[in-house]
Amino acid sequence: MNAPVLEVQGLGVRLRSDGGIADILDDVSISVPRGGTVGVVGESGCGKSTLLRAILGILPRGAETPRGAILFEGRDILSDRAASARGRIGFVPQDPYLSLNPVFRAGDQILEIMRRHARGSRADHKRRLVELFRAVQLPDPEAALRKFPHQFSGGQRQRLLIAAAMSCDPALIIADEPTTALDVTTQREILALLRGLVAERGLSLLFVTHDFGVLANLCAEVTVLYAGRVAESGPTREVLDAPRHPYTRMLLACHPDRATEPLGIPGTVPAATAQPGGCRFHPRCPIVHSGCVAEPPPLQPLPGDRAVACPWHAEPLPEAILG
Ligand SMILES: Nc1ncnc2c1ncn2[C@@H]1O[C@H](COP(=O)(O)OP(=O)(O)OP(=O)(O)O)[C@@H](O)[C@H]1O
Repeated sequence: MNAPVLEVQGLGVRLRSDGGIADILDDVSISVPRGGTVGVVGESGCGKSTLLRAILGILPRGAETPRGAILFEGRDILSDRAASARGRIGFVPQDPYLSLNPVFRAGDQILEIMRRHARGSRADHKRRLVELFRAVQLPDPEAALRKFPHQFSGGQRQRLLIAAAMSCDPALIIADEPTTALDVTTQREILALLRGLVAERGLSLLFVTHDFGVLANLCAEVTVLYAGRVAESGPTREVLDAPRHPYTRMLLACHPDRATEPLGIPGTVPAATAQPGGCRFHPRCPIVHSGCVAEPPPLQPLPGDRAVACPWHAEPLPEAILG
């Protein structure tokens, strides 16, 4: 197996908020192999964006110094404050409509990123940007340089942002649900583009999503987060075919492709200021046991590069879980 390009080791993130101390991430470990594609999945509020923010060094105000380590290309970027350490991480945000300043030409905004992160003159950067616009299949790449954000469609704006993420010659692309703001056809096109670029250029990808369909298409490995902890991880195909954690199983059963009726998991993700003791999923778990309330279950390795934080993982999960 390739050496990981990114290793998140025992990451803990807490921050002071109006509601008290928010315990957002606890002991989260994720590894992205060089050239590998890893998805992070979980309901809203499970800590996916906070994980990405910690990696990108943009945690909100009030955040305590995170616990654990984040190694990018072997350097601990949590303790290494040098901006250059994160220079080869490209970020594709969730909403292309909110991510470009409407009053500046889109090309100038990306050239400014390149001025800060890439070597070469402005003319070099322009040439490279036109190539990138071509690679992300923007029509008329030369003219695109001179346009303002409102002159692009939503899908084209997401292509611009993918070009921006590629402009720092990244080893790793981090994408935070980059297709949720787009219609279904455009979503497919953008995902196909991302998959093609990652494969052709040997990039690594860390991809946050709610959508198991997207996950199966794009990511070889998956980590399931629940209430700021890893519930389960492993090769995507195996996890989707035979989920071991009741949370993964229930989350999959809610997916529109699988659900026979509109289902949800009863209850809600706990607020980060009021995490339950023991297993954080225990108040919603159909196979809860007294032991689950007392102690947080450790993430136990399983054969086939899998791991699960549920003491019942060895048992076949009861069909009743499906509702
Ligand atoms: N600045 C903040 N102050 C207080 N609590 C916060 C802050 N940012 C996030 N949280 C809390 O941390 C938890 C995780 O939030 P986060 O946005 O990381 O989840 P998420 O899985 O990305 O959700 P979504 O899919 O909705 O984006 C939530 O309970 C959220 O309310």
